[in-house]
Amino acid sequence: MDSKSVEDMIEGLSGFHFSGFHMDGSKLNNIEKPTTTLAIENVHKQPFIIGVSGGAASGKTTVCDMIIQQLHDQRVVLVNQDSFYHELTEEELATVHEYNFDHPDSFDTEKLLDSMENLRHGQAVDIPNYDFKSYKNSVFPARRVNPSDVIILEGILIFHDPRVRELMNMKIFVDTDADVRLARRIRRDTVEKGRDIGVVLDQYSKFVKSAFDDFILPTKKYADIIIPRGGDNHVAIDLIVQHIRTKLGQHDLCKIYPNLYVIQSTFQIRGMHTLIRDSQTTKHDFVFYADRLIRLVVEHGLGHLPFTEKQGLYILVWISVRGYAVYQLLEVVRVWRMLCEHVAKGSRLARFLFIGKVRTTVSSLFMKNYHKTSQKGMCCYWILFSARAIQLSKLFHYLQERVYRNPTSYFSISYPHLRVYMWCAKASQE
Ligand SMILES: Nc1ncnc2c1ncn2[C@@H]1O[C@H](COP(=O)(O)OP(=O)(O)O)[C@@H](O)[C@H]1O
Ligand SMILES: Nc1ccn([C@@H]2O[C@H](COP(=O)(O)O)[C@@H](O)[C@H]2O)c(=O)n1
Repeated sequence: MDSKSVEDMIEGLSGFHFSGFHMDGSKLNNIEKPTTTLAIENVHKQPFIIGVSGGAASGKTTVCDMIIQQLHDQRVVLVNQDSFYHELTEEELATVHEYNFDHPDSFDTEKLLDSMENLRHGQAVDIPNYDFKSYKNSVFPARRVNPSDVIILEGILIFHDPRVRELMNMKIFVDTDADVRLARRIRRDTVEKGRDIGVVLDQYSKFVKSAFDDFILPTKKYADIIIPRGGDNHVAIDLIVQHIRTKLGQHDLCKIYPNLYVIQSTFQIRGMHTLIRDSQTTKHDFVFYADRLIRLVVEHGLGHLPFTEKQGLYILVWISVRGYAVYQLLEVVRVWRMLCEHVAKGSRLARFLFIGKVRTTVSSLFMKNYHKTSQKGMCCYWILFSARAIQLSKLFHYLQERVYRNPTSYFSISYPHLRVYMWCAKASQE
């Protein structure tokens, strides 16, 4: 249904002019309507890029491995910042214990950016395999990394350069206590890297500790998610994986249809989808849950309608109605027509601006739980009028006398430039 026919339908129902509900028809007509197959072919799939940072031995690799394990049905690749350490010169090699491997300049960030850009644009890259023993990245053959759905970039300083940060869709910081990190580092560097404990401790006090305070910790503020206790934090990892799955699900469709909004999947929504698909579900429950799902879609859609900010006096009329979605809409239109015909007529005002459905939680908040909005089939709508010169008393009187039998309360909220009058009222029909 195009914007014109929506307007026509409501105008036809009301016989009254309304000004706020304007969708720009020309804009709508100009929206590209891609044919699905063509669009899919032309759209390049952008990977979902996750950055995982934190101090050395904080558990970054462990967290990445756990995410990859849970996303086993997706194409996921891991890129380590370690792979982009600069090769040391002979001179630097001779005094390697004086080299600061925790300083941002020790990484070839240009090369890292280059590789990430290629991966992002669907090209395979060769990532060097850094050798911690020889301090070289040419000892082992490079690793071929193919473009994937998810790219995880892990390293102590991957949030340091803003250009690298900007590539990321999600930034995670693994936050582990300094003493735990040091203990793990000593074990790893002595056992796995065969280093002398004295050298490990020396490196830690000379470079690692201060670099953490000066360069790594300050990047924590860029993180979207901070995981305390690293790999031990199963709840955080489960939530991250759930979020990535949601984002991956939305990815393709949103790219094909730029004006498509996907409602976030919640346990409640998934539960209702399960119920309406279940052959054992009764007819009554099927209608009830299908109705609730439709309402969520309509409510979400209303939030995306174009609007213009206005200052002035507004009147917000709340209506609580019981019944299925179509009945509720008809009831709201009925109330609106009555208000337009009997209250607005004759005064210089009151142009209807918008009708919207209120989330039940918000409704019950405003309506002080007077109506049990969580009851089956019960929900709230609001109608907004602009009222430069409206006779408020006339409106409230009319509402009280004619529209509703049991008006409950009325109160107003004042902002510097906006006054909102709330009328909490209940439609009489059950
Ligand atoms: N939750 C944990 N409990 C015990 N040991 C851990 C835990 N997380 C990591 N480790 C160990 O600590 C060391 C560093 O972990 P790793 O995940 O490689 O950290 P990073 O990638 O931040 O350097 C590894 O030897 C690993 O086995
Ligand atoms: N040749 C090198 C290169 C780096 N390091 C240390 O590794 C740490 C970073 O690696 P993580 O896997 O722990 O993130 C960093 O603190 C460097 O000091 C090294 O010891 N030798």
